[in-house]
Amino acid sequence: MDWQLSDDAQFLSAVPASRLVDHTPVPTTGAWRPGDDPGERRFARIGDVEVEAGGTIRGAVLAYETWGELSPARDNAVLVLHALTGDSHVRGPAGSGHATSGWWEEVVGPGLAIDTDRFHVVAPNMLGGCQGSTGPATPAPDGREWGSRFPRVTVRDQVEAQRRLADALGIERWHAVVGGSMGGMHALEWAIAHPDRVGSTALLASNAATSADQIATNALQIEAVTTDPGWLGGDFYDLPGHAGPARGLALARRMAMLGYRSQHELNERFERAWQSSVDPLAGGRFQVESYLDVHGNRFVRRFDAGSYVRLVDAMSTHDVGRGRGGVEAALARVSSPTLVVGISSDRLFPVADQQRLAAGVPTSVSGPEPIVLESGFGHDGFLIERDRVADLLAPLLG
Ligand SMILES: CC(=O)SCCNC(=O)CCNC(=O)[C@H](O)C(C)(C)COP(=O)(O)OP(=O)(O)OC[C@H]1O[C@@H](n2cnc3c(N)ncnc32)[C@H](O)[C@@H]1OP(=O)(O)O
Ligand SMILES: N[C@@H](CCO)C(=O)O
Repeated sequence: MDWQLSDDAQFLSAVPASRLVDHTPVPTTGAWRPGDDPGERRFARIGDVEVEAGGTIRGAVLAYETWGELSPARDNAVLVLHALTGDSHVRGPAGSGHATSGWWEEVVGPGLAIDTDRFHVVAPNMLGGCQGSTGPATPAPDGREWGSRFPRVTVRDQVEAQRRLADALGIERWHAVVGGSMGGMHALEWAIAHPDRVGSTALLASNAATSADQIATNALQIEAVTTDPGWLGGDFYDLPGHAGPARGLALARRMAMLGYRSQHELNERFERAWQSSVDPLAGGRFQVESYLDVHGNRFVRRFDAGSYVRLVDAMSTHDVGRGRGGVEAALARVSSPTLVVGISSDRLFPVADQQRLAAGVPTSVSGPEPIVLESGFGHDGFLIERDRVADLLAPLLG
């Protein structure tokens, strides 16, 4: 059956690709000051970033949000790192002007596990992203979007950008660094590359080195985007009437959703149900197809295809052992108490990945085995089972 265009996707043809990303002008940035609005997005100029694979991102900027007061000793800061297509909007506090709620409302906030009455929470949007940080859709110094000129970035480059943000904010040492999925890759890289700057670490549904199985699914998604005729080699921005590789990006998201949710959940939730009264054999659709369409189409409206390709590629090249004598040698460098959590039904980052982490990190708080969250929601469990994730994080944060 042909790909179904929902009303959402038809609307897209009228939206120039560059409008899908955030081009908020960059205001002057300084360290946090008492009275700064919680949850107000701010921007740090982090200078020219020379990336591992070669190339320089000139005049890079990281967008970030903060909640809670930074103590006079600057020793209560917690770094919260988002996953592949997340952003800095961890929560949407009353009075901040945000219409939408954040992705970890039940985890970060007053009196919650990451208690904003006690901690100063910093959440950046990763380098290469499209929610305020410099990425392919951002204008380069010459005023044109970076597009295909935006270099390949790695998890290490992204952590280097975060290190510069920490310096800009005057935070010498994080009380904790917390991340899920790709955010967990960043958290682990912090603990390995900057052990003296990390008080404790939480790695949720993450890994030490991306496996062949994960690289394979990433490669197919990149191919789905870059073989869309609208990709134009990555230089599809601001062309009149051109929506960019919307169909390829939606297809990539639909593929990705299969890894984010478990077989059991999809089977239980949708069974073989039809989306309408029309039998799929007679041209109707199964409910699960409609579900994937909705998520694919929605995604295209909020995410830049150029960023997607660069960030998925960054996940594929993730290997903490590169140049460090292998994964186990790198994990042995971690010296902060580290919480390793896997999700029982995760088919994308299976529990074996977290077993390798827990076995290799000498300071794993659960010893050589990870904590396994029994959940049917699959990989996205760390975004869905928020109360249970909060219960696991609370002891680590003290
Ligand atoms: C740290 C970070 O990564 S932050 C970024 C994470 N966020 C994202 O990835 C955004 C995309 N969203 C998601 O992936 C998910 O919504 C999650 C993981 C955040 C939460 O999952 P859930 O609450 O279980 O949402 P779920 O995947 O079931 O989707 C629900 C939507 O599917 C729709 N849906 C369900 N069945 C169907 C169907 N048969 N046909 C069409 N749509 C359907 C529902 O109507 C609902 O839409 P609504 O949001 O307008 O109410
Ligand atoms: N739903 C998450 C899963 C990746 O870990 C995201 O898109 O960021």
